Amino acid sequence: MSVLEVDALSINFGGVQALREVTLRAGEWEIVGIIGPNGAGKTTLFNCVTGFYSPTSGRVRHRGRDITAMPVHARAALGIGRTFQNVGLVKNATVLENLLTAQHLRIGYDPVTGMVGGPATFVEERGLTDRAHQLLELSGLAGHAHARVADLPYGLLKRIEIATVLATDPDLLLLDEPGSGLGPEEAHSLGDTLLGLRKEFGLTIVMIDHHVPLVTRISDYVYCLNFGEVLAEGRPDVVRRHPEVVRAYLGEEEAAS
Ligand SMILES: Nc1ncnc2c1ncn2[C@@H]1O[C@H](COP(=O)(O)OP(=O)(O)OP(=O)(O)O)[C@@H](O)[C@H]1O
Repeated sequence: MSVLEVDALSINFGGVQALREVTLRAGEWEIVGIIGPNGAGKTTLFNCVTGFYSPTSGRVRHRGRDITAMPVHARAALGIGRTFQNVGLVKNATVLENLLTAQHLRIGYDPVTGMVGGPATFVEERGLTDRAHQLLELSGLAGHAHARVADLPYGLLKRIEIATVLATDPDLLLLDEPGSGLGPEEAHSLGDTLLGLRKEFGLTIVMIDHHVPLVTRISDYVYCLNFGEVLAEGRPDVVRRHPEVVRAYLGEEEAAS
């Protein structure tokens, strides 16, 4: 069974058809890349999957369950985690505080007793802190736990955001341009981190990015959107060299790189 299934999804904004009959699958442990020109509908697709937008037609399923009409918070509770194009962190707090806040929001925190979780699942605060440190380590952020987010370079913020979403324990991670603003080495290293996180947590990752070498290297399967439609899909190297993808998006040079 697929972790995420999007079936014939369409959405209109006034006269603009942002998505037209888009069908996409992401299986257990898979990394699925989404590429395509600006305005192709990539972020709109994430907004439909996470419940920020209601599609005009089509269905969204998580592990076989139809979630098309489910509110945003309920989808998050099911295990759909997401990062945004613009980093959404509490800049004045430390990296660790950002992660702990996300954990508390996920499982409930009683400020009087200092306990988290429901009565049957009380977990010591210590356990959460240990887990947060483990996530920081696996996200390539060891040593930055007590740094204020505002004092850290942009290249690390994307990683902190990913670690913060992982603190909510998702099984499906939607990443909106994690490689944007990163140089080739930083993007390569982020790719290694994502492969490691997938292996450690058995995650399914769907990743939008314009950083084609990153997408091609770590994705199992790639979709290219253009004007709200799936222009091409398949193995990364096949999609990268697809004549329509080269024409509409990549150009000869990038396709060959
Ligand atoms: N809330 C909205 N209201 C009106 N139009 C919208 C809305 N959200 C998206 N659109 C339109 O839908 C189309 C797809 O936008 P979207 O942001 O999904 O593209 P994208 O592929 O993510 O682009 P980029 O790579 O630049 O982030 C665009 O024409 C955009 O203007």
